[in-house]
This record gives sequence, C-alpha cells and structure tokens, in this order.
Amino acid sequence: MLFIDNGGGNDPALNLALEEYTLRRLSGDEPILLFYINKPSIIIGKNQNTAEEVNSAYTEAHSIDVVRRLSGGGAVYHDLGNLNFSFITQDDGNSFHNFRKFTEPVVKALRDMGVDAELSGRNDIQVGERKISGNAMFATGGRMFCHGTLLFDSHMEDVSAALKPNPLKFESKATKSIRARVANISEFLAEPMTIEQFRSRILASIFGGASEIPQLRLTEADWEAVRQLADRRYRSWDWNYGLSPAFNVRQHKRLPAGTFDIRMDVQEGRISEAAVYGDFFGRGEIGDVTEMLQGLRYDRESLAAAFEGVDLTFYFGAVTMDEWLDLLI
Ligand SMILES: Nc1ncnc2c1ncn2[C@@H]1O[C@H](COP(=O)(O)OC(=O)CCCC[C@@H]2CCSS2)[C@@H](O)[C@H]1O
Repeated sequence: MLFIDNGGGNDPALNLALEEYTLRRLSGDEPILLFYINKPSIIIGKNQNTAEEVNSAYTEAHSIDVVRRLSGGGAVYHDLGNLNFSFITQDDGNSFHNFRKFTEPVVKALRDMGVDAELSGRNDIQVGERKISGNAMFATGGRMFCHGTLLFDSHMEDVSAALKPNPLKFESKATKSIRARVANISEFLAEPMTIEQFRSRILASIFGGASEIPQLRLTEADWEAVRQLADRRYRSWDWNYGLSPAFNVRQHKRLPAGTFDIRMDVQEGRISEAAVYGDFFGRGEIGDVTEMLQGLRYDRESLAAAFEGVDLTFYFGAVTMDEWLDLLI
C-alpha cells in the first residue's frame, strides 16, 4: 500500500479532484491510501438533487461549500473535525459493495484506540446506535475507490442544520440521504487528542506500525492536472447543481401577506415550468413573475440575484426577499 499526502489542503473541490485523478491516472498494482480534511462543506452523492439535500439559506449564511462527488449514496457534512479516508485500488470485480473489506482496517484502528466501532447496516461505521462514519464507492475502468468519513470532532449543530431536514416540497427520483444519529469519535476516547494525532494513529495502524510509510508523490504536472480537474468539474455549477435529476417543487405556505401556492418543474438544474397562485394582494401581473422564473438556475444564489431589485410588494403585498426565497427553495 502507498500513501498520498494531499499537502494538507482543505478545499473540497481540490481534494475530490485529487481522489479522481489518483483513481484514473495514478494506476499501479498497489492499493493507494489518501486522507483529506475539508473545510465546511456538504458533499452530495452522484445521483442526488442538490436542492433537496442542502439547507441553502444556512449554507449561504455560513459560507458552506456544496460539492457533488463521484460515488453514490447520501449527503454528508464535512468540516475541519472530519477526517476522510479513501482506498483506491484495482477493481477485481468482487469487491464492489464489499464495504467490510475496505472499512476493516479503519474499524480495527478505532478499536485499538478503545473505540467500540463496528460496521453495521449497509455502509456505516457505528458506536452503538450512533454513526461515526459514512462510506461509499465508485468504480471505473477496472479501478475503484472506497471512501469514508470519520467524524472526529465536527460541529454537530452544523451537521444537522446544513442538511435539509424535511424536503417534503420536492418530488424526484433522486437518491435520498438516510438520516442517522451521529456522534464524534473524540467522545469515546479515554485520552484527548487532536485530529492530527488521530490521523497519525489511523495511518500508523493501517500501515501496521511500519517505521516508514511508503509514499506516492505527485509531480508538479500532476498537481496542475488536479487543479484543472477541480475547476472543470468540482467547481462547476453544471456538475454541482445541473446534474441533479429532474424534479418538481410543490410549495403551499401561509404568510402574513397571504397564502402562496408555487409549482415548478426543474430540469438540469433550471426552472422549466413555473406557476404561482395565491390570495396575496399586489397590483402587478403575476404572469410577469412566472415569466421571470422561467429558465433560472434553481439555486438560492441565482434566484436571489435574479430578483434583486424586483419590487416584490408590487406583486405580492408585504413579502420580504427572504420570505420569497424561502418559498422558492
Ligand atoms: N461527516 C459525516 N459522517 C458520517 N455521517 C454523517 C456525516 N455528515 C452527516 N452524516 C449523517 O449521515 C446521513 C447520510 O447518510 P447516507 O448513508 O445517506 O450517506 C452517506 O453516509 C454517504 C457517505 C459518503 C462518504 C464520502 C467520503 C469522502 S467524500 S463523502 C446524514 O443525513 C447525517 O445523518
């Protein structure tokens, strides 16, 4: 096994690009281990609807990035208290979905630290009933990776607040996240340690206490390609939002200004049909508003930009911009 040092960067787009680049370009016979820690971000599954998973009012207010990954499964929250591991190997055709095989060394490392961890359910590592790690896989061209999170000392309020609690207003065939009771690993440690110490302990355990950890070093050309991949894919709106499976939004809400009924169809991340009904009191022609909605990118930032400077009172009576955005997304 070889270890790749990601250079300590916390940019989720760059770390996911490094993982993909390693999978596709740094092939060899030996399995590769990669660790990364991301700044506050939500990492959504390949087949998810971004709008359905992310509490965008919260992520915008707290500068939390939203990035889609290659592997399937649900949405997870990352911050500097969450360590991610990724085993990148040949795909022998039998290993896919074999989470036990890949999580075993991590579970063992945790148990050696006195944490009563076990792989349970489909893809979680738990202590008792509480989840400390979520895992997922991706395979392409005879290679695969199995990656997972380790909640070490993450900000638990953000873990729940940044993810959408009850996406009732959405209808889609997108993969839904499986909400879990979560816990930080630091809670279960007899001796306090930092996430760096924790990372070193896991690394040493996976490499069987070897005095020197064999490393795979990237060249400057490799890093340049990684940066390009990060820009092209993991920082692109088309990937992070546009790839969401088609969905419908049905919103019915009573506000001080009146009752609103909103319906929208969204395809490739853009509003393809919109209808707004209600008993609000405005003078403007509501058809103008539905016209404005047509074709807009369905993310909070784009919607806010599109309605900046629009006199909402003219159409709806006393409705604030935040209320309007909360109705839409
Ligand atoms: N960081 C983290 N770790 C573990 N569990 C989490 C985390 N954040 C949120 N959650 C909980 O898991 C569910 C979603 O569970 P669900 O099973 O739907 O999804 C996953 O587990 C996906 C794991 C992907 C791992 C990748 C590894 C490197 S990049 S991301 C969510 O609603 C929360 O309740």
